[in-house]
Amino acid sequence: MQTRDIFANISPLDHRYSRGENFSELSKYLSENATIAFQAEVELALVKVLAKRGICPHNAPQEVEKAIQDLSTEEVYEEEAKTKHNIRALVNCIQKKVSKETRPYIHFTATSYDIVDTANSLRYKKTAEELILPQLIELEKTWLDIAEREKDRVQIGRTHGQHAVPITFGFTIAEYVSRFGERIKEIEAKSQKLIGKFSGAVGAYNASSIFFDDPEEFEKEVLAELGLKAGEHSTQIVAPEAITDFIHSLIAAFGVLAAFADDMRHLQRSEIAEIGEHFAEDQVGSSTMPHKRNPINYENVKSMWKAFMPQMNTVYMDQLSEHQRDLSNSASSRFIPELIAALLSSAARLNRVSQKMLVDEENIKQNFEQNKKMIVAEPLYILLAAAGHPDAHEAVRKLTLKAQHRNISLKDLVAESDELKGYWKNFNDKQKELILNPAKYTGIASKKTEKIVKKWRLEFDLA
Ligand SMILES: O=C(O)C[C@H](Nc1ncnc2c1ncn2[C@@H]1O[C@H](COP(=O)(O)O)[C@@H](O)[C@H]1O)C(=O)O
Repeated sequence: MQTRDIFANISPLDHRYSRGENFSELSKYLSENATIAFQAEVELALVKVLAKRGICPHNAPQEVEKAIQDLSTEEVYEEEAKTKHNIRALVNCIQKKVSKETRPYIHFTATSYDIVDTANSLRYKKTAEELILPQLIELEKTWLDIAEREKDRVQIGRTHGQHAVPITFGFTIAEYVSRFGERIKEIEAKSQKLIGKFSGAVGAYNASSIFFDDPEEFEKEVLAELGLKAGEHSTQIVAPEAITDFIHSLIAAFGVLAAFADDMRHLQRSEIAEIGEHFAEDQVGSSTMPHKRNPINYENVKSMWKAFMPQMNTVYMDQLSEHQRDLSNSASSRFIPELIAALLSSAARLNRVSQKMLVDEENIKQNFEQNKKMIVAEPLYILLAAAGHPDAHEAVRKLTLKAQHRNISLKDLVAESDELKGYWKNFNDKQKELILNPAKYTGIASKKTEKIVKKWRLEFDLA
């Protein structure tokens, strides 16, 4: 048996980024073999309906089924070298393998894009159901587990890279659980809206209406064989908005992965060091600095997103097709499988690295302690205002300058101030505790995390 020389491929997705994944699974949906297999399945669906309607021989579907089982991609490409037309090449190859009685009914009344667009909708819908959604839900589960485990671990919240007010690490992760959960649902919804067509060369059912009084019903029957529906209107091609929305749903999910990767990468900075990527015994951080432990996986995900996110522009450009169609969306749309493979590769990578995420309790605590004295400025000013201070924000702002200058806590400064002491006396114990113990000032971060975790566990049946 000939072994597959993966390094002879050009795309890094083949030789580098799909190796850890189940390549044959990806290939089943995303390879050129898959492209042709799905197109052949559409040709078969056509013959099935023709047979049901008594138009072609009753055993034609069995013949076509057998023919497409025997069909190889090489064969179709060899034929295309002659025809210079890929779908006519596919049709010719199937026709060569069936009886002369069945032959005329291969591709009967169809135009190429009845086959190509329908096949693509079918394969992307199946890819979503069978490959994309299960894999993304696996990652969601990993994040759910982390969020739940870390829901009470106090962490400093950061805005503009500066310490803000406290949250919990679980809450940090819950953001991604929620954003990613919503994206997964969107992918599911948009994949279900992918549509097919069987309306002929310009979408007016010109050829099929020669034979059928009800060409739209005929189209419906062919598409139903594949579990698809037709759109309200088509030209030679399916109206492109359904695939545009589907790809957008994938790229928006990819954006959430990149945002997570970027956030986690920053938490790995030497000066922050709140989390770490698991580092294997033999792993090398730097070719020259042996001490380095680089966030290579998070950086890789961001890099992959940068490579594939701009494909959205191409998808938008593919919305334009001259009159009833031109072929300028053909080559460009052949790269969509790569985008899906890249998304899945990044999701699988993040799942692996998230499962082994090292959370440095000490550093999270130390970073929090660093500014502990200051971060109560917000509750202090709000409590002072609520107690009737006419200019609480300004008073506390000045206090923070003093606190920085003298390196003492805001609470101690309040105790020194005759004016502020009076207000302090009016705070109740719970309010005082927020100022004395800033770790309590996490709002409902922990509860909100619990709520989000509960919701998405239920949504994806991950209890
Ligand atoms: O049913 C039809 O075929 C109708 C015909 N339009 C076409 N529809 C679909 N495919 C067509 C069409 N024309 C060419 N081709 C063939 O498409 C292939 C394009 O190859 P590539 O640019 O690599 O994606 C490449 O193999 C092309 O030969 C029309 O005249 O309207």
